[in-house]
Amino acid sequence: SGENQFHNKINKMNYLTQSAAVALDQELFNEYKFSIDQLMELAGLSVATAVARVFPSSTHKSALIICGPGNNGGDGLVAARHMTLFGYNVGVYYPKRTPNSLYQNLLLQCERFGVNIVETLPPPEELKNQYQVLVDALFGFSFKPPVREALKPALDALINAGLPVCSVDIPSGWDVEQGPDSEKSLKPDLLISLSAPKLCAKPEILKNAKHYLGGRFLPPSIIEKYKLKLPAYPDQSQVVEL
Ligand SMILES: NC(=O)C1=CN([C@@H]2O[C@H](COP(=O)(O)OP(=O)(O)OC[C@H]3O[C@@H](n4cnc5c(N)ncnc54)[C@H](O)[C@@H]3O)[C@@H](O)[C@H]2O)[C@@H](O)CC1
Ligand SMILES: [K+]
Repeated sequence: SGENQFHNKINKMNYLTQSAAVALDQELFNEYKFSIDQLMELAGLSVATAVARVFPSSTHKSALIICGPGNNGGDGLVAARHMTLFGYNVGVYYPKRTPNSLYQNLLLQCERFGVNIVETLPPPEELKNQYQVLVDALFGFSFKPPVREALKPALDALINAGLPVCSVDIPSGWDVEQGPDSEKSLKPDLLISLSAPKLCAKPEILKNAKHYLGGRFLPPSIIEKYKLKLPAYPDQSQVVEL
């Protein structure tokens, strides 16, 4: 039955610690000679794909993507561009910009694709009038709680807007291994784990959120080395629902 298939999938999965996620990432760059642009493009494409599966543009036309200073934010900038191609009206809020050409180029591409770069975050009630879905690309697997003051308003907007939230790789503000630390923590509606799920994505922590795996770029030898047990992607799909 469907129920059994669900449990088989979950039982087959395993989860990365924060240090294993960092080590795996470094190995892709140092040993396999991937460039960050390559992996970020595939990560961002899979984020856009999963969002469109769960919150299609036909019902969730306007999306705001909240981007942080690291690579998680970069995934958000890539997803923003793909989401315009998938038919969304896209806004990006990117309060803490990293001054290097990778991020500058991604932002310029967003502008050229018609993404609205939002300079000031509207209050929660206005957010709810302007958008139908939020994408949380604030912090990924390098986050260490607690959230520093400067990015608190961005996290609070995700928590308080009353809109569906799609988190990229890690629900922002969560400890990568332990998950949320209070009742007031972010509760995403969808998590897109990239390359492999981290410990905070275990079903008993994630609870009712939908969970997709994306970032279909791991070489088989890495899957073996890190003893990853991942579900098979269907056909040529960029994402698989867990
Ligand atoms: N190997 C993979 O699977 C890949 C991962 N990618 C993405 O890269 C992410 C990891 O990126 P990074 O290592 O750049 O780091 P993150 O994007 O997780 O965050 C690091 C940034 O957040 C800031 N930060 C950390 N703790 C903070 C706190 N308490 N308060 C305020 N700011 C804080 C840091 O100063 C840094 O600027 C992944 O989660 C994923 O989204 C993809 O882009 C490409 C491939
Ligand atoms: K995130």
